[in-house]
Amino acid sequence: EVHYLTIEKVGNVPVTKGNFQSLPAHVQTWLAQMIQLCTPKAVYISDGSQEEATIVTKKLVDYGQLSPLTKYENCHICRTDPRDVARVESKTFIVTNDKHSSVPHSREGAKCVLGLWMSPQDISKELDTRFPGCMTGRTLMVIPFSMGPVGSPLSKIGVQVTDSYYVLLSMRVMTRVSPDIWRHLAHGEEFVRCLHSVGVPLPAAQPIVNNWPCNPEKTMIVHFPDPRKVMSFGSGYGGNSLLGKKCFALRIAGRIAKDEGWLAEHMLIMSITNPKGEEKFIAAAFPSACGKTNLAMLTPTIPGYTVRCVGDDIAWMRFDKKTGELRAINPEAGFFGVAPGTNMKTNPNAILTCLKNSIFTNVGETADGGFYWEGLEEETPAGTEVTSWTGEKYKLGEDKTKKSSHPNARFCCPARQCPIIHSRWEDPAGVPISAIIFGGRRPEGVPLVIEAFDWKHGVFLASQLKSESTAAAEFTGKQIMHDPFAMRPFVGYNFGHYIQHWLDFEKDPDNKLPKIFHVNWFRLDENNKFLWPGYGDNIRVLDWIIRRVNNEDVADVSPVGLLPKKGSINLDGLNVDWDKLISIPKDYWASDIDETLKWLDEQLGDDLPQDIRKEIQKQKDRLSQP
Ligand SMILES: O=C(O)CSc1cccnc1C(=O)O
Ligand SMILES: [Mn+2]
Repeated sequence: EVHYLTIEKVGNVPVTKGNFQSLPAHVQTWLAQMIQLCTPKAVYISDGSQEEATIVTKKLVDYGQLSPLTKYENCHICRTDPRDVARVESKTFIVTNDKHSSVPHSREGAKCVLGLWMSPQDISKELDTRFPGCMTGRTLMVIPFSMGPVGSPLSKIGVQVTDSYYVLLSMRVMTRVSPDIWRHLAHGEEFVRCLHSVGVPLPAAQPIVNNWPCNPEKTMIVHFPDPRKVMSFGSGYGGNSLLGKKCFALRIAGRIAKDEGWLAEHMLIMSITNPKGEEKFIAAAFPSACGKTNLAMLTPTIPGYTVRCVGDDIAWMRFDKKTGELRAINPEAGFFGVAPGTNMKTNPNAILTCLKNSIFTNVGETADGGFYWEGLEEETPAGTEVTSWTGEKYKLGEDKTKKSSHPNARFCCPARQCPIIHSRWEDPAGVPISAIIFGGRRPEGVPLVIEAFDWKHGVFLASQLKSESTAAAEFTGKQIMHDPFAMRPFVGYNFGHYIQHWLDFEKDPDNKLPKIFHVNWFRLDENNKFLWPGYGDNIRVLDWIIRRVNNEDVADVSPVGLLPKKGSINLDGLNVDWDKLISIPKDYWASDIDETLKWLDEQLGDDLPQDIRKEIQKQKDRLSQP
């Protein structure tokens, strides 16, 4: 008697793993549409297991897209096609019927940088030249994932379809992938539909560089907030392809949060316990590559303080209906951090998190099977042979112009491995936020820390956030760029409506509104030297912030907000010029507030909330006082 293995099929496409028929009916319907559209050679339903990851990793090592970093346990390195190395804002679109649901009424002639809208009609024409048949010769993988602990009332579920094994492995680190997800969809519950393809049907029309299939000329990342859908084509990298991160957890979730009355923010979540044993949680928003991961995993330089990490990039926050507290979860399960600059001084906890089960992309590799990037000079013997992200071999110290890693090179590591991960980092109820911090790289004129006078003023401080540009964005060179709420590239709907959404939380008297602060670790003196040591010494500012949360009398009024009283921040052991660090050059601020109003008015037009215009006027009036 011969037992034929019954291969399940969807249409005429074999299902090589998992049981398609057992999936929730509405998921089957959507998947059948995706299979018909993308015409893969097979369907593979991921279960997120370690066994699966081991098999898929071996497949990628055999193919040559990953190679093991033999110095560590289960770590791998990947080099992309040099054309596919970062988020592509200029190809990232929001699609709604009404344009101004997605983008604000920018002033005539102003180039809107708060999102790109395309009409459903126009986007369909573009997508119709991309997705049909895009997975020919490839396997369509189905990834069921939860943003947030599976089953938490604060979590949301997505299903990602992709033809990239790299994405499957990375999503398993960055999100919770589990067959349990299907149970939570058993009654037709909503899920975010994420379709991703590297855009290289086989046989490939172009040579594939570094075994990294991609289609840069036709890359498009498209969001449909109303049906909670994302379609990403042509890029295999980071924010373009791990759709649970920026696309879902910020842009789509931001729209859901607007509809449901909560917040999806580009923020770290951490806790600080002071020498008295009092623990407070804070959330902090800094633009990309401005040090969120370093702050979230900070090693205090003064005794008696303990820092714990909940998350380093995204926070979902809602005011608890019973207690009025602002509760936050980190919807992610891993860290996808900027590698260059991370070392045992700037962020030892990040390094220690990466020593197993991690994927490194576009970093250098040492001859003895380790990772290397700029910033690890002290941890790596001079003369060590390194292979750069472009495949160039050289000896460290030989030639200062050689770069081992791309500036946006990333580590991708499980959050649970972080030595200081908080014991409540997966608490389904989230953690209570006492303070919200906004910050950026401001080399001139901006004091170390400012406390907002009140909620409206705090929302204004967030709206006027600016920062010297960095590697994560497409911009090059050192310019002071506006990045309101550190969300400029990530808001999924009209930014004016987003600011109003923040302002509206004040209307509910039960909401215990956290204090809002603005920090600047990056002020320079006249010799272009940093005035503040930063890194572990930032604990001194966090301590002041917490004492202000406890309403200690350690702040003075200034025209731009409340500033620390001289001597109220612990400077023991430091040699800082306090007056320079905290000064407010009136003429700098007078021109800064004018520039802020000009930019906000040009970008948002009549969508700029009146309360923000009023805050700007109040700041101008305060600055004009003698
Ligand atoms: O360039 C990419 O695709 C990565 S962008 C990124 C990744 C992790 C956390 N934050 C960011 C960001 O750009 O904010
Ligand atoms: Mn980020």
